[in-house]
Amino acid sequence: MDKYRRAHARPGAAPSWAPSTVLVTGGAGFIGSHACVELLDHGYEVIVVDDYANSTPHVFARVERIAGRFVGAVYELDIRDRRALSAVFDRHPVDAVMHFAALKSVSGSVESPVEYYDTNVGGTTSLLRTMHEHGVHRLVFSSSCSVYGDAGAGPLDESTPAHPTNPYAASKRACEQILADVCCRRPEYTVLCLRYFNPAGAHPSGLLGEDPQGAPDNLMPHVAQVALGHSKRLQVFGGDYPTPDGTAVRDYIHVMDTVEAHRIALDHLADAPGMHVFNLGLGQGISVLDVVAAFSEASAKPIPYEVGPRRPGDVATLVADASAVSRAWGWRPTRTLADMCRDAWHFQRLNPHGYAGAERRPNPKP
Ligand SMILES: NC(=O)c1ccc[n+]([C@@H]2O[C@H](COP(=O)([O-])OP(=O)(O)OC[C@H]3O[C@@H](n4cnc5c(N)ncnc54)[C@H](O)[C@@H]3O)[C@@H](O)[C@H]2O)c1
Ligand SMILES: O=c1ccn([C@@H]2O[C@H](COP(=O)(O)OP(=O)(O)O[C@H]3O[C@H](CO)[C@@H](O)[C@H](O)[C@H]3O)[C@@H](O)[C@H]2O)c(=O)[nH]1
Repeated sequence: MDKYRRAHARPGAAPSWAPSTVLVTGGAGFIGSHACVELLDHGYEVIVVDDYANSTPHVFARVERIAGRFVGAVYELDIRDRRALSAVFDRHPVDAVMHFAALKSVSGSVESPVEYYDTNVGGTTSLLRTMHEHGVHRLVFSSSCSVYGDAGAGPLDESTPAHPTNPYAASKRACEQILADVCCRRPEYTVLCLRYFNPAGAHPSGLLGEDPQGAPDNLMPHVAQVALGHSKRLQVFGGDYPTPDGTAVRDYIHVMDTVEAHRIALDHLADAPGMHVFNLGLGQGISVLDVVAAFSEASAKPIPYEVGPRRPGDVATLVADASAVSRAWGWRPTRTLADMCRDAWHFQRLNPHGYAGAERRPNPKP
């Protein structure tokens, strides 16, 4: 173990296995880029693969500036390209994988279901085959609370039956099933499947945040665009849900808490083989209008909005019972909705046009 991980080792624990090199798929994206910072900050060697379907390579200059260290290597590739992916595993001694790469828009998946299954399920099977060929058996998988579907007002624990209501959620559920089947058949695998509720916010430095390609799909970056004056008003998708104010309720969790959980997950990849599923959320139901009010307060800007029809594939409420992860790892998220709005606004104000214009780093070909 190097000096970083020695400093963060659990007291009394002498793990027989500790990852040193972590492959981050989708590491240029919103959560993946924050995970890179978290990993670099804790001494890990980080290798990234991303095809920039929803991101740009500009992000890595920011990641490295915050961490004060370099990402080990960045490869521009589609994870479904097994030959290219295999070359990355040939070149680097990967100990564990954090698998973020996927398409994530609920409405996009309703419009293009095949694309979503192809990328999310096909990408995961390609990764698993490549990991298998290279003897890599430890994975942290980005799943989603959307697998629960319309399961009621919650809070939902991990035993809640999965009933996805859109192709995106179904593709995540399919990946979970594949991972469970692999773990069942092969005792050398450990998979930590993290079902995030709604990650939001940004790195507190203001250097790193959410910079999707095209118009943002998620609520908070959209609200930030309105606060900036780039959009006239927010379209609220549905005001007739069975919720206190009629707008949809989600459980927002700060992206820094989300990636902290991923880093801590690495310490638990040797605890027990098999697949282990954990919710990541604050356990607080927050409506679209609650987000509007909190962001307006954080930015001191009005957020005009109009209530329109529901968005296809959406559900009324998704709130976590996130106690299992606290019991298992002694960890819980600490940042509030106000923190998420403050940090997202800080990033948007400093980067009104995202990362565009930042220095481009060359991508080695695998
Ligand atoms: N953001 C959320 O609210 C949320 C909630 C639950 C789960 N998740 C999951 O977390 C993960 C990360 O989400 P995010 O918000 O950072 O999304 P994101 O779109 O910002 O990041 C995903 C990254 O994966 C890359 N990618 C997509 N397809 C690829 C492919 N075929 N090959 C290589 N790279 C590819 C994209 O370019 C992007 O950089 C996703 O798996 C998503 O489904 C996100
Ligand atoms: O302009 C907007 C954008 C969103 N919403 C609503 O805000 C809520 C949250 O939307 P969004 O931020 O898009 O989150 P989800 O639809 O919950 O989907 C995100 O969160 C899921 C987990 O809940 C992840 O799995 C998905 O990948 C991720 O896109 C939903 O009710 C939307 O209808 C609006 O009203 N107006």
